[in-house]
Amino acid sequence: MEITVDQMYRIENKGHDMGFLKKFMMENAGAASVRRLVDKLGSVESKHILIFVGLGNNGGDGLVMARHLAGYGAKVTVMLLGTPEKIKTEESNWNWSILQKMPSVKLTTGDSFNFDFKPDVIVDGILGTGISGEIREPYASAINFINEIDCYKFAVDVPSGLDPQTGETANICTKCDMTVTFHKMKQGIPKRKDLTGELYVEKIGIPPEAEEGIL
Ligand SMILES: NC(=O)C1=CN([C@@H]2O[C@H](COP(=O)(O)OP(=O)(O)OC[C@H]3O[C@@H](n4cnc5c(N)ncnc54)[C@H](O)[C@@H]3O)[C@@H](O)[C@H]2O)[C@@H](O)CC1
Ligand SMILES: [K+]
Repeated sequence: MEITVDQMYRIENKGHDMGFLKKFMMENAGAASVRRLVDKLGSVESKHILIFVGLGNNGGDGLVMARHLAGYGAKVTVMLLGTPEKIKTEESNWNWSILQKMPSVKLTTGDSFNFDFKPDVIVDGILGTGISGEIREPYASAINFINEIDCYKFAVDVPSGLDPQTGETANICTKCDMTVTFHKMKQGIPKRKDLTGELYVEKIGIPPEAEEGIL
């Protein structure tokens, strides 16, 4: 069953109000994404993984992935597209603060993409269901950077720039090898397999009762 983006937000909020907090949804989303990635690649040990994160909760999922991937022995670099004070939600902030205590994960911020390594994998945690309008900077430059580099690309929830409701793209959009979306498929995503690559839906622990009155 495919759902709308609006239904997803309402289910998320109802689950949160039931006490299954958004930080737990985020944890499960990031953990499920890493399991898919590790299943695909076999091992990520010693692989250079570059994770682009936006300031919303799509970025928060990317921050969770960073912690899990470090646990699998990957060399993880997080590129936060903005400054830490601008991270928008409590759950993303919480995950950022954990990473600040983890020297095994390199944290970078800003809009200059000069890395001293060639990534084996890029994780796109820039924009998810919160996208609106044409892509603004520094997200646009990050999306262009991702599209120009030759490596395995993983999209968190939806390739950034793709509207998960309509399947239409903004001025630019990442082209990925794998996309993992959460809870249930959003209507626009499967229309664009050319951008998502392999596409999966993962449950993230939201009680089915949170759908009552919404689906
Ligand atoms: N809905 C759910 O149940 C869950 C959602 N999660 C994640 O949360 C994401 C949604 O998080 P948010 O609602 O914070 O939204 P996003 O993280 O998609 O991004 C919203 C932010 O991006 C900025 N933005 C929007 N359009 C832009 C544009 N065109 N150019 C530049 N900046 C733009 C906005 O200022 C806003 O702060 C999902 O995609 C998913 O990855 C997960 O944490 C798990 C649970
Ligand atoms: K994304």
